Amino acid sequence: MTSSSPVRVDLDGNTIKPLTICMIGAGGFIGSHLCEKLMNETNHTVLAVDVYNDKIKHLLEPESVPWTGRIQFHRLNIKNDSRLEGLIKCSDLTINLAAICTPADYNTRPLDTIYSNFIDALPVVKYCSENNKRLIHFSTCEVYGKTIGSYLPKDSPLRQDPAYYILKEDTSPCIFGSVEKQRWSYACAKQLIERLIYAEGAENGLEFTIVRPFNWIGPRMDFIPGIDGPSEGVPRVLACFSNNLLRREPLKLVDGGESQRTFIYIKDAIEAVLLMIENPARASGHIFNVGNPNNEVTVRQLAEMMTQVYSKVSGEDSIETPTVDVSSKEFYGEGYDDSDKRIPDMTIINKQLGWNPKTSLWDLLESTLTYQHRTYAEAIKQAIAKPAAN
Ligand SMILES: NC(=O)c1ccc[n+]([C@@H]2O[C@H](COP(=O)([O-])OP(=O)(O)OC[C@H]3O[C@@H](n4cnc5c(N)ncnc54)[C@H](O)[C@@H]3O)[C@@H](O)[C@H]2O)c1
Ligand SMILES: O=C(O)[C@H]1O[C@H](OP(=O)(O)OP(=O)(O)OC[C@H]2O[C@@H](n3ccc(=O)[nH]c3=O)[C@H](O)[C@@H]2O)[C@H](O)[C@@H](O)[C@@H]1O
Repeated sequence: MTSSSPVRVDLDGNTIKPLTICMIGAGGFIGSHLCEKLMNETNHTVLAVDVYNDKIKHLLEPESVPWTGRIQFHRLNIKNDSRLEGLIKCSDLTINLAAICTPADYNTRPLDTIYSNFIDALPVVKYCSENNKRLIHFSTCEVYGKTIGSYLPKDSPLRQDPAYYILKEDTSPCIFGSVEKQRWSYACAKQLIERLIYAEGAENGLEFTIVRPFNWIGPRMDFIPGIDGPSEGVPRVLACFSNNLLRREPLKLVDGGESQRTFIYIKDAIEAVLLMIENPARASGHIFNVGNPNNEVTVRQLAEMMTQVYSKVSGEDSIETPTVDVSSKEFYGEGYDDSDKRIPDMTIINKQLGWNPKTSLWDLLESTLTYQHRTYAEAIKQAIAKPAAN
């Protein structure tokens, strides 16, 4: 479908009216893909709010794009900008993506993490509630914390029982480590904002949807240290491993790389978000897991697969020692802790929106690492050749 597509209908066959969407955090990884989808395939208008716009610059070029006028960038920090309420008031729907969401920050900048994920989101919820505007809020699968199974003895057969590890929106508990384990500052702040939104729905009629993404990955995720982000910065695992592969360094496995994750291709996940946007009657009042339960690997397996895929897309042999073990204390510092396993239950999103992910882990890594190689390989070569800046 193209931007000129005449009639779009929702899952119940009703015509979809063009919406004005206030998207906060539109300049980030998920926001950039969502803006791209909305410009390419719908007639909705986006008021894109962020402090940065590098990842959506290609959508903002005046005159050269068919959707001119349907996307406006508003550079503002939601912490302290009175224009926010006006933007929410003149929109039909607000989508809040703004957050500090890299684990390296949770234990080293816990105050910023809690403020960003809880305090800064409060006015957004308040303005939506007071002005009767719909809100789609981005939470995280980290609100589940650790699985019940992780507390069972290592050899307990119950560990193999899905009842002890599958994560369900309406029944699973949220299990975090102690307060000293500051890793959980993010999950705890996200959980409290979820509870506040839920309560606004129950007591004041706020029309809301909460999204719990499970490791969405793809092009434009985070940054490559020393190229388009700080040299000492620690992004999420996809960018860490991409950076190692581009620089021909061993991939660092934290605490043995035993933790398990399910990875989903960003483009599959964005399909789910579009269904939520365009089917309010089916999405409102719900919390949705959005992930791919078929793409589970340990972090070690992820490292091995990325090494193989990168070799294929770059045409370079892998290095002799492709991985190295590091302790979490050394890599993330004091107060780090980890989720052991994250498999989303898909019952609710299937029932409400009929959505399913499509892309295998191999395929999504192939397209993502092709992008990483094309975007960064040359810049890395030049950076390595240049003597370090003074
Ligand atoms: N990528 C994932 O797999 C994933 C998983 C779980 C949860 N999430 C959640 O989804 C949301 C988006 O994640 P992402 O991966 O796109 O992250 P991202 O860091 O790429 O994007 C977040 C954007 O919000 C902006 N932002 C932050 N604070 C702001 C402020 N005060 N004012 C204005 N803009 C601000 C940032 O500049 C950034 O562009 C976050 O809430 C995150 O917690 C993402
Ligand atoms: O993406 C998600 O769904 C959520 O989970 C992520 O948390 P996590 O999966 O722990 O973060 P990653 O940086 O992607 O790390 C995944 C695993 O790889 C490990 N890792 C990371 C980087 C590295 O170089 N080596 C390594 O072994 C980590 O210790 C962790 O076990 C982030 O908290 C959020 O972006 C988000 O809310």
